[in-house]
Amino acid sequence: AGLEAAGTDNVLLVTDSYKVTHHLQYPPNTSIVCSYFESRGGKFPTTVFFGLQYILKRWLVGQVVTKEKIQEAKELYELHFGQDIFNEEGWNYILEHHNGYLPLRIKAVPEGTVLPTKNVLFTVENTDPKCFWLTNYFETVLVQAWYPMTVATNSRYQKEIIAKYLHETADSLAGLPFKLHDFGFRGCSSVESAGIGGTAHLVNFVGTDTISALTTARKYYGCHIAGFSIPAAEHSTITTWGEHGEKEAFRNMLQKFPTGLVACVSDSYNIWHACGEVWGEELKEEVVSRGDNGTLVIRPDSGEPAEIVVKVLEILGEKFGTTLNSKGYKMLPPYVRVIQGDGISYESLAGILENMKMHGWSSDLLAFGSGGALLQRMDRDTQKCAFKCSYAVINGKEINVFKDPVTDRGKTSKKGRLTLEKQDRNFVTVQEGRGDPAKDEMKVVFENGKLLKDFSFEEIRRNAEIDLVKNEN
Ligand SMILES: O=C1OCCC/C1=C\Nc1ccccc1
Repeated sequence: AGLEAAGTDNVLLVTDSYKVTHHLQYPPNTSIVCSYFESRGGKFPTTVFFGLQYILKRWLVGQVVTKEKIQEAKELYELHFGQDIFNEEGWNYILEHHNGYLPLRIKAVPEGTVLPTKNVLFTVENTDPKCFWLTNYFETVLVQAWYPMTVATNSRYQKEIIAKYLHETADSLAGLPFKLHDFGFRGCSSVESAGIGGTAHLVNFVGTDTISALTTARKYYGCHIAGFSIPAAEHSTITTWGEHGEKEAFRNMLQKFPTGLVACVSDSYNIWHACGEVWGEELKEEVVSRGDNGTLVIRPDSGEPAEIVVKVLEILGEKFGTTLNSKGYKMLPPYVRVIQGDGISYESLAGILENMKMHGWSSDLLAFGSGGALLQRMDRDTQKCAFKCSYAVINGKEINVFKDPVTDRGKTSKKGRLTLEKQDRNFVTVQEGRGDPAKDEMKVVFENGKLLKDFSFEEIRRNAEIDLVKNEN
């Protein structure tokens, strides 16, 4: 244990093989290469920009070029290409003239900003004319921002759906931050990915079981505690009591966690029996006696979610009684709630909440857990994230660089020096150097190895807040 996640800490190795040969492919006397990152569109029309700071701190900030790393890269690439094409001179130049700090400037829209797709999100340029080849060397690791961005975006769209139903059927939206709980750790491709994606979800919510998100948010976003959870059962802690021991298993949960919230997965054998006869009759007194200072959260975990949730609520309403809230929707007593952690995704959420509403139930009664759909069921194409060169200086002459494939106009790239500006509160990307740098919403976050802006998690959460008024209708 203790080995680095990617099998390396050598940033010279954190790139695509073909990029190791690109310093030989630019025109002679190229002095500047400037590239940008954008979401070209995709599933959601707006995107939450999040996660660049992690990549900068993890890989690019500080004296990341050393003699040893150059030597290691030289040896590996000799083996990998079977020929000497490694840019040893270029890397030694960085070591000797920049003391191992990367001569790059990165400007980015503030973390947490929500803006329409097809806008420039960050730009990268070399600050030393000898290092023109460096700009795109780090495309590979910088484009991995697609993942935290897409998780934060998908999670935020779910927050808007839940907010809408709370506004329609609940007394308040106070519970919103806890309404979508991260169940996704095990479904992620790695502990590191879970930390990154889990943190991205916590931009919008505070409920999580992905502990690597807590440590990632603390280490990379200075957030002392970014998320919360509660005592909860899993099937093994119920089924080890035997099929006829479920009541004892449930009673044990109430006794071991006498106050606060406690969640019990209740579908091991028969969810209807568990809710009606066990929670609703045999253990009813122990549930009711928790009163205001203890809430049992019943967790179904199978069946068609929209139907299961309403049927569970009907049984619980029958056993524990209901009241009507200020919006005229049914509520259960404060000591019993439901969490649905199976089959939850952006696509399934509204159907569940709509079915509850149609049957007169307040959305306040239900929380959701989401795993694979929250942290893993997405790729770089979900939001069409791309990194392209838009500007270069060659022989001292400025060139607006672009691609415009006749075979896919959707892949046309932006030209020239770019700024992100606001016109009547709308974001606009100004191209070909026609923008006003003084109006650029993108700020320098990285320059010559130094992090110039360290976003706090509360600042990011504030930037990404949903518009509650808009979710009223
Ligand atoms: O089922 C699960 O699978 C994956 C990991 C978490 C998890 C459940 N946790 C939980 C937390 C708070 C309230 C209820 C459940």
